[in-house]
Amino acid sequence: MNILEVEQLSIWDQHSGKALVHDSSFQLRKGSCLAIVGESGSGKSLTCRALTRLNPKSLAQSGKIVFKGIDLTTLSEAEIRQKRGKEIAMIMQNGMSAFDPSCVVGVHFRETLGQHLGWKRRVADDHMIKAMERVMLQKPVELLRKYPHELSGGMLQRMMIALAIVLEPDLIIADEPTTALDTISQYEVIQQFLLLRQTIGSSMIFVSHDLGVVRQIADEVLIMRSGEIVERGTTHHIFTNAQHEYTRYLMATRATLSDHFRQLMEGS
Ligand SMILES: Nc1ncnc2c1ncn2[C@@H]1O[C@H](COP(=O)(O)OP(=O)(O)OP(=O)(O)O)[C@@H](O)[C@H]1O
Repeated sequence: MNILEVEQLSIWDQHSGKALVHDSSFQLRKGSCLAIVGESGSGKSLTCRALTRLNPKSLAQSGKIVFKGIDLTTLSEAEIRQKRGKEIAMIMQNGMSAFDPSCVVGVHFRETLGQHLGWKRRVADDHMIKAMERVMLQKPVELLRKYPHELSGGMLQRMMIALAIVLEPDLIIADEPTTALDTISQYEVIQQFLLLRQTIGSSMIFVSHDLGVVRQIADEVLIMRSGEIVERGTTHHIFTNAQHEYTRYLMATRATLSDHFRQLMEGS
């Protein structure tokens, strides 16, 4: 059963008329992880943000985005806001961007959990503290009192994963969640994503440059180039029997970069 069906998604710049994503169709099976891979500028982030209508207003989109049987493009702004966070969680490239720099991180979590689950401060903190312990964050009570700039990128990403554990979204969209991290933190954060899938069984869209990461985490892969899907298939198929020359090129150029990561994962 598919939890998400994207049909003929196109995105363009309203000012210049330039097409940025063309006629993109794909599905996500419930409980599975779909990776979107492609070079910088291929349209991966625009595609992810279009799913919950988070692209800037200067960009227009067309096509259907059917999530749990409902076409999200027909929802009002208030209705789509309700879906974000609770049903569809986004974990972005830079953990810092998810937080308000003027508030301690605990405030962000309390607001989010209050809005989606109606929890008071005490209940929200209790749940967050347990989830933070699960993702191996030490001294969670102290961490809740920190400002985002006082925490490392890896810690912020783990906090977003902890929030997802509490919210139990049906779909997690992770857009290069480890790009800003060093290899060791990348490894730790990926371990937490694997835990997240095991714990709450969410479906996942995982955008990455890193084929080593994709191989570990994804069931299926979409390869994007210049706003188009050029190849798709199971992870095994893409890694063993890629047909498109661009996919083969990505494999060849990225394989060396991913080696260190793969050694870490395989050693675990
Ligand atoms: N707000 C915008 N207005 C106009 N063009 C944009 C806008 N945002 C992105 N683009 C263009 O759309 C194309 C796709 O961008 P996108 O961010 O989706 O790429 P990406 O594959 O996610 O790349 P990266 O891996 O670098 O994040 C790029 O050519 C980019 O310059």
